[in-house]
Amino acid sequence: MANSICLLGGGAMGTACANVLAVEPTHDVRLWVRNPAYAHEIAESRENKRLLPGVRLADSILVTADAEAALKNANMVVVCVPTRGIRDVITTLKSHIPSEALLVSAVKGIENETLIRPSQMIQQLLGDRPVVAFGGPCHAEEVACGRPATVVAASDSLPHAEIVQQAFSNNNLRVYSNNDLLGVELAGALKNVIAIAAGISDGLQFGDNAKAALITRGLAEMVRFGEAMGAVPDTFYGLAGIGDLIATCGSQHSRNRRVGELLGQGQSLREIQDAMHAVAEGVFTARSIQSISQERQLDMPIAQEVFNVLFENKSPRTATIELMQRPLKPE
Ligand SMILES: NC(=O)c1ccc[n+]([C@@H]2O[C@H](COP(=O)([O-])OP(=O)(O)OC[C@H]3O[C@@H](n4cnc5c(N)ncnc54)[C@H](O)[C@@H]3O)[C@@H](O)[C@H]2O)c1
Ligand SMILES: O=P(O)(O)OC[C@H](O)CO
Repeated sequence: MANSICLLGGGAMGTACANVLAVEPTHDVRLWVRNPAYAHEIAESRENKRLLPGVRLADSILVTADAEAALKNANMVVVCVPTRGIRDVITTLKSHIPSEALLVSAVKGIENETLIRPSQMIQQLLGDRPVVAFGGPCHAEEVACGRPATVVAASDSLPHAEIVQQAFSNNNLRVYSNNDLLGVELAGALKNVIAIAAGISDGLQFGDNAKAALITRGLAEMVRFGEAMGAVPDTFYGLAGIGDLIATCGSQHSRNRRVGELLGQGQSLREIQDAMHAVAEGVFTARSIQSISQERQLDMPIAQEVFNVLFENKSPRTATIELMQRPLKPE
């Protein structure tokens, strides 16, 4: 079925989603980019040189900073900006977003100030409409050029998740539907924090055993956190949980893993962020997870040590030793 789909955000994810959708020729795909000069550059060169270099954008995609042109008659609007940008972007575009459009989030984070999830922010800003959130292993660099991937589309309203599932599925992308929106969004946010820990381990050259330990015990933390918040534990054993955790902790593409790797190699967070164009959501999410864990007295040792390294000036080696020296317990 033909859809008119607007992707909000000229970053790696917005650009990659546009290319994924353009495979299905009946979709009318628009990419809204905040900065007019940059929108023009992408539209002319057919490449997002800053955030997704080396990927040619399909000719059929309209790239524009003109909100009216991007959103006119759109029946699906996909939010692809970082958590910290959602309020700004939606507030700016609100009057152009059609009231009937299905709202979709590709965002993986938890807002620092309110501790709410992207779908909740979108609903706060646009009213109580169904929101569908993507989760699962989906590096923009790979899906943008048609390498096979599987993701989940989750919503409290399964029929809406299924609409997005149909629209995005093609020979290269297989989309599963899911009705645990809470679990899928929490899994996507949490895995970024664990990926920073995995990167720290890489930076310290700890090897494969340490990485496997972080993935496995990180997953245990994610499940513990999710259950406490009311999510379905099984969600964390699916694509949005273990699937994305494996991809992000192991990938050379991952910005979160890379931040951790550079921390492990001795750089400061300030140095890393100053040199990085792209957003590593886990840096911000680590704060939100820490606040929620403290409030609910949840035991999140890996996430806590990531927070300590990021914001409390703790050295990665000391954080590792303190993780290892915790009281022994059954698995
Ligand atoms: N890159 C991926 O592989 C990938 C995959 C799945 C999900 N995601 C998620 O998608 C979201 C966007 O990630 P991305 O990879 O496209 O990021 P990115 O860093 O590549 O691009 C972010 C885009 O948002 C804009 N932006 C940044 N801060 C903003 C702000 N405060 N207000 C308004 N706009 C702002 C930037 O100008 C840029 O166009 C994140 O939540 C990320 O976790 C990314
Ligand atoms: O590059 P990262 O670390 O933001 O991860 C991107 C995606 O979330 C992987 O699924």
